[in-house]
Amino acid sequence: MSELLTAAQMRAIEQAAIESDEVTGLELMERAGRGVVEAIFEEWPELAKTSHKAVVLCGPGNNGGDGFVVARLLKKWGWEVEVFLYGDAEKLPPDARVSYGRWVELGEVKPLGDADFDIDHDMGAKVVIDAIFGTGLSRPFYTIGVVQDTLNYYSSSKDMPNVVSVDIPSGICADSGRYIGYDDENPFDSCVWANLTVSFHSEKLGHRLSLGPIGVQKIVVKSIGIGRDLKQRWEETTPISTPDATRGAGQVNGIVKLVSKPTWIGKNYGWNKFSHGHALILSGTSGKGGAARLSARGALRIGAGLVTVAPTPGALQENAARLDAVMLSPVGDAQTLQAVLADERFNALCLGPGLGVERARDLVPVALAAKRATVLDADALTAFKDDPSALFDMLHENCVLTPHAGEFARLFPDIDKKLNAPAAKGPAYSKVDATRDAAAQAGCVVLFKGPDTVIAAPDGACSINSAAYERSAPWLATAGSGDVLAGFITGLLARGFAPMPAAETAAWLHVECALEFGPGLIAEDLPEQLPSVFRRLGA
Ligand SMILES: NC(=O)C1=CN([C@@H]2O[C@H](COP(=O)(O)OP(=O)(O)OC[C@H]3O[C@@H](n4cnc5c(N)ncnc54)[C@H](OP(=O)(O)O)[C@@H]3O)[C@@H](O)[C@H]2O)[C@@H](O)CC1
Ligand SMILES: Nc1ncnc2c1ncn2[C@@H]1O[C@H](COP(=O)(O)OP(=O)(O)O)[C@@H](O)[C@H]1O
Ligand SMILES: [K+]
Repeated sequence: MSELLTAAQMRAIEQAAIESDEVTGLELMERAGRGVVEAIFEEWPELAKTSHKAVVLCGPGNNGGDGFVVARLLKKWGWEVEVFLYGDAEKLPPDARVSYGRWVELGEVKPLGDADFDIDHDMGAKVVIDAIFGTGLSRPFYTIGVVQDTLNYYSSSKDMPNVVSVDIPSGICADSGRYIGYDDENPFDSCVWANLTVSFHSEKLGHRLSLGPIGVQKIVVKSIGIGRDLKQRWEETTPISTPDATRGAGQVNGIVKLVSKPTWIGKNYGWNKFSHGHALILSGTSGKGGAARLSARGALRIGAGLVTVAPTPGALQENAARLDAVMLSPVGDAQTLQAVLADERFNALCLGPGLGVERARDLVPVALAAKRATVLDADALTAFKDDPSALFDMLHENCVLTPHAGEFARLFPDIDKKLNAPAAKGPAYSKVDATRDAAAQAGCVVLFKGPDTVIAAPDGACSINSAAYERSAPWLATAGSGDVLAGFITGLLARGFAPMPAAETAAWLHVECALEFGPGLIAEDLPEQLPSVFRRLGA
């Protein structure tokens, strides 16, 4: 798993490096600028062969400072470089001011405003560098909307200059991926859309969350020589409760991880099916069983030793006609469920898919009282929309809630309101903040679905399963795919995974299955991809 940083965490790491006298801020700026030029030539090798023209747009902070370094390096490479500055050179922070001065020895700096930028022509440039705002974006910028619109026209048009954003496209909040100032009535005030974004040391949360990936398009991270040992020293010396350095939580250093290939899959030869757990998937009435059957298939394929579906007695026939390897046990009411759960071998439960809201209200309390590892999804979440705290009171640490955005809003209305309020200033409240707050409120793991699925535990541990860039799988947004995910998590819980790794691993495999199949996928296809995904992983 790689780590994703907030702007404050990145600043703290940079500060620790500077204070250790290992490197100066100016040297880091030089390395950042060099990294951008390297990334440009790696992305478009033909540009390194002969000289071209670049336009560099610099802003009032250190992101602008990086821009001046890029301008100087490209000029030295023989390029024609036109540089603009948004703001006052006299007010640049010290390192950016020095970089500005070094550029001024080579060329002029024009003021950057809407009037100075001509939307109708491309200035003959091959590349336009967006170094207007980086991690320090603190408020909306409305005054250069035409500049931003021009860049978006370039990046989305063939035969126009490529737009390269330094660190993060200007306008995106590095902590939340939200567009600062964006609101539905003024969609113009969004962000720069890049063709390539070059960041430093580590990805930031905003590269993965919310609308961030739409602006970023492609992310390359360049080292600026800040070693892991330094980061460790920073972690040791940064009080974990410092809100500035660890926004959103006071735990696990507030660091968010990007979910990647699981180290487990494991071959437990010599074990029998009972040692791989027995998952019980509660189902609904006749005609509503498809969702739970999808969950059951997912749980079985991911490796639960046995899976039983528990529909209403009236739906037994229908399910019997559709299930083979999955077993059946009718559950008509709460009392029957209690009796079924007397069998301790049912070690993981899944309630929600196709369950029916009324039935969920009856069965969820019994299921939670049994203290088994439990996934609550869909109707099992919606059932408590009028009194979420009644649900929170029953939840225990072996639970996983898997809401999509609508279900999240029903269970956590106050958090949802914060998350959906227009992002008026940076850093904005993020999906990571929201999921951590929800996990703390619920007292169990919450997996908040989407292309940027965020998984958080009550202790603040948090990770993002990102279906962006090379893992983009928009065809996963298909009816029933969430039911399969609930089944995957339940299957891993049955196998003995703790809730957090079960949710992380299942979410990662879910996207792998979607990528394995490709467009045209329907939910039924997802569990069927697991064998080849496992084979590829060497499991
Ligand atoms: N950290 C590191 O390790 C390294 C960082 N590096 C680079 O530094 C970048 C971060 O630099 P940064 O902190 O100076 O922030 P940046 O985004 O340039 O702008 C802040 C300025 O903009 C202003 N401002 C904000 N919003 C505004 C608005 N809407 N309209 C107008 N003004 C607005 C804001 O004003 P203020 O909010 O203070 O009033 C402030 O003056 C980072 O992204 C990376 O590129 C690298 O060099 C290598 C190592
Ligand atoms: N654009 C997308 N890219 C990748 N995954 C997505 C995208 N949109 C939705 N998903 C995933 O698809 C699943 C949809 O689940 P859900 O909304 O519960 O649907 P359903 O109730 O139909 O099963 C979730 O795992 C979610 O993370
Ligand atoms: K930028």
